[in-house]
Amino acid sequence: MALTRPSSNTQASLDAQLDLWHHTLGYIKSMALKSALDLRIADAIHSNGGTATLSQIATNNTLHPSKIPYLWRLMRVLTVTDVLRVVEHPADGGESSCPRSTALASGSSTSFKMENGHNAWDLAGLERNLPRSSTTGWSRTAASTWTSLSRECDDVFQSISSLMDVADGLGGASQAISKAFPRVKCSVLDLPHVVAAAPTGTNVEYIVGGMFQSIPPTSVVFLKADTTLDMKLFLHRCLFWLQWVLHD
Ligand SMILES: C[S@@+](CC[C@H](N)C(=O)[O-])C[C@H]1O[C@@H](n2cnc3c(N)ncnc32)[C@H](O)[C@@H]1O
Repeated sequence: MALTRPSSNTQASLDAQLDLWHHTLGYIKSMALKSALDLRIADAIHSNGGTATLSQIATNNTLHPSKIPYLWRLMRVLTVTDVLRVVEHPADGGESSCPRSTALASGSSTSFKMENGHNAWDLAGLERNLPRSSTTGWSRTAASTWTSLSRECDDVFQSISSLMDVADGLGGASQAISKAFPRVKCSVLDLPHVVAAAPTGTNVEYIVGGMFQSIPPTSVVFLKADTTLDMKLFLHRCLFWLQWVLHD
């Protein structure tokens, strides 16, 4: 696979996209700092001699055991933003992008679910006005980025025949890829209320489904920016399906 350097127009568009993401998600660092203070993470590290593993930090806290994967997410934000430094790689994952300390201390749910009674995607299916605004927001981001990127990653898309874009909302990425590579059969798998609002009359097929239940046959499964979903659970399911396919 050969990747070329993006042209200056593409680079400017990608830089602008990156800038937008930084503005949109800028609040996460302050939320993470507040959680670190509430959970006395610095004290836990200090009392362990200046470095601490995830489980050492968890035992120093009132953390419910089911929330250790979320603590990993929090620690990742703190290290990516240079608040803390990684000495060893932790080996765990989780679902929420930046859970708050109240949710970490309880055994029941993420902070979003604690406040709203549902996770963000289930709520989007129940609230009439939410689905359109949330799905079109994601979709616009994806379309502009993917129009640029698909042009640059020619080799990657030339070599595949079908692509299942899992949990991509209105499928901005698939729309761009399908236009640039009409030979690739692009499909989007998402929840019923999202597929109901999907564009019609394009070459992209929209399929109603749950990514944790099953993925229709495809040569490539395409996932991006799905940080709010439980990727660990999804990858476990994929391994299970793979074993099942190989066994048959
Ligand atoms: C973070 S957004 C979209 C991210 C998108 N991949 C992107 O890059 O812009 C998450 C999407 O996952 C969908 N989703 C949530 N749970 C799902 C599930 N169990 N199966 C399939 N799609 C799901 C939501 O409806 C939403 O469209």
